[in-house]
Amino acid sequence: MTTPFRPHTLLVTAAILIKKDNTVLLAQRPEGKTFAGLWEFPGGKVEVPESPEAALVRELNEELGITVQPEKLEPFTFVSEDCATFHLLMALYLVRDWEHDPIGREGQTLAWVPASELGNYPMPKADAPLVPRIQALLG
Ligand SMILES: Nc1nc2c([nH]c(=O)n2[C@@H]2O[C@H](COP(=O)(O)OP(=O)(O)OP(=O)(O)O)[C@@H](O)[C@H]2O)c(=O)[nH]1
Repeated sequence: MTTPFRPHTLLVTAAILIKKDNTVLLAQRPEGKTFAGLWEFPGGKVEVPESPEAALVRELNEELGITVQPEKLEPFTFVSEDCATFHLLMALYLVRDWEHDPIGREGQTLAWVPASELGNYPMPKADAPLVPRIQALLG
């Protein structure tokens, strides 16, 4: 039997920020939010009438205080996951070039993580397939 799609598909964009030493940025969801304590890739919901790229540029500035030029967002992959009350469609972009040092502007703890250690950080279920893909990319 196939899993029925939820009536509401939530479009989310997120960034895999890669530093020159090949570590990747994870942000820990703060207390009070859904999935508090889990580690995720920074990003968020695409709002009408934003493009996915505009939404990600906005979210990265709001959450981390960094400035990213839209043309520096490199499409990587997506995840499609049936969640409890919605269906998540999350577009992932690689980002290697930004201005300012990322800080957790919304109370998130940040961690720069080598690809080989991503599996040590508990993540939302939807993110599980991303770990081997990032490890294949970064070695
Ligand atoms: N940014 C981000 N969101 C993710 C990831 N994995 C994942 O399942 N999500 C889900 O995608 C949605 C992202 O929305 P959001 O980050 O803007 O959510 P929010 O904090 O504004 O609102 P919320 O408190 O309702 O979750 C959430 O349901 C979040 O749990 C991820 O790696 N990065």
